[in-house]
Amino acid sequence: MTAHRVEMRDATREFRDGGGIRGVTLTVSAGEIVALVGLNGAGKTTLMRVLLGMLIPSEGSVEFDGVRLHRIPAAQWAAVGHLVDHPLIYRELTARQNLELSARLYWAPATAVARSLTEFDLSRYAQKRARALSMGNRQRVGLASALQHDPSLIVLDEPTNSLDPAGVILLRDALRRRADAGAAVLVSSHHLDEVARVAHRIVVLNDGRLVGGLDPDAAELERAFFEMVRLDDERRRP
Ligand SMILES: Nc1ncnc2c1ncn2[C@@H]1O[C@H](COP(=O)(O)OP(=O)(O)OP(=O)(O)O)[C@@H](O)[C@H]1O
Repeated sequence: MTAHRVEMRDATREFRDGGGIRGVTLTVSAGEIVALVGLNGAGKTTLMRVLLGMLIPSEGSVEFDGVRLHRIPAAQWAAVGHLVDHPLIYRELTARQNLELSARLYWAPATAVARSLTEFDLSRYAQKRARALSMGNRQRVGLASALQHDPSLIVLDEPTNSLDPAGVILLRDALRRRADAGAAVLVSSHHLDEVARVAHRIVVLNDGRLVGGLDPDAAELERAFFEMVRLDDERRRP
């Protein structure tokens, strides 16, 4: 796996109503799992969409291995795996057909589909149409699609949404394996305890700005998070 790093500098993308992100600087390096946490509306999804080029920053820049995002050759996108918003799934196709399609899109080897069905414990649903799957199993298919080509940059927005505890563990192992092999991973979550089990670093986003980091091994993580957010809110209050 070729090691990649993604770097966001002073990125700003505000919306008319005042939401968005402001002046965010963040680097995710090869081999590390960074968790992005923040309250509802803090800007996590917006940050990820800017990082992936789905939204153009109004200020600042995003670089992939030192190259500005819009200059990256199409082939390099095959090294990216992402799931932001909803899993990209065709409801009329079976789980296996969905995986075969995304394997072709991302130039994954022919063996990838069988491997990812096993990795996300989906083999028994392989022939089932996506529309007939439970939400959690659809999420598993979405995650398998995003990861089966072994991307070296992984961006997942609240990936444990609708997963059962077994799915959470499968995902955690899948991310660890890939980071150990050199992937750079950015994952957002509301569940601090859960991300603390997998992340090397936790960064806190509040009202569109990065306001600090948390040590995943620290005790009382939730308390530290709320304190950081409270202090930031207080600091900005007129
Ligand atoms: N397309 C858009 N147009 C206008 N405002 C938007 C748009 N997308 C997001 N926002 C606003 O930007 C802010 C950040 O939203 P975002 O979805 O990035 O937050 P989030 O941290 O992912 O929240 P959640 O945890 O609820 O998913 C919110 O105030 C939201 O209403």
